[in-house]
Amino acid sequence: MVSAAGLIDRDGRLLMCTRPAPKDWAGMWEFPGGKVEAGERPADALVRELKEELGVETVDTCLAPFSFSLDPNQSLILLLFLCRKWSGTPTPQEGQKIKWVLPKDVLDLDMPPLDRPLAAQVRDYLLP
Ligand SMILES: Nc1nc2c([nH]c(=O)n2[C@H]2C[C@H](O)[C@@H](COP(=O)(O)OP(=O)(O)OP(=O)(O)O)O2)c(=O)[nH]1
Repeated sequence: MVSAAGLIDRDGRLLMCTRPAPKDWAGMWEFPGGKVEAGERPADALVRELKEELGVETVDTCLAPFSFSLDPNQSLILLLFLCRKWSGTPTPQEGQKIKWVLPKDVLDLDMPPLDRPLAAQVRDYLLP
């Protein structure tokens, strides 16, 4: 299971990150996050990953469950939370690129297959 975050800034933009090499889907744009470790709660995993990957701090009550995506074997579950409150400025900690993207532009990015339906849902949710 993987937890990921749609970080939304005050202008309604989404933070997207590239996957660094040599990870799978390297160079593609994803939601920040990572694998949930054994015994870890999904929201706690995401709080940990956001600190490790971007140097931002948040708490589980600021992570709103939004949607999920499954691979064809249903062996990977990608949980997407939305988050509007954190402290610190997102800064790449693992060599990834980051950018703030307007919802209308998010599907223009090259992203892993599980992310596309989630990105479409977030776009539709955020667009006026
Ligand atoms: N974090 C994240 N992973 C995603 C997304 N979309 C997607 O298919 N994945 C997949 C890629 C990986 O197979 C898995 C998560 O792996 P990861 O490499 O980000 O997790 P991690 O940081 O805990 O990995 P690790 O290097 O410690 O093993 O989920 C996404 O938007 N965000």
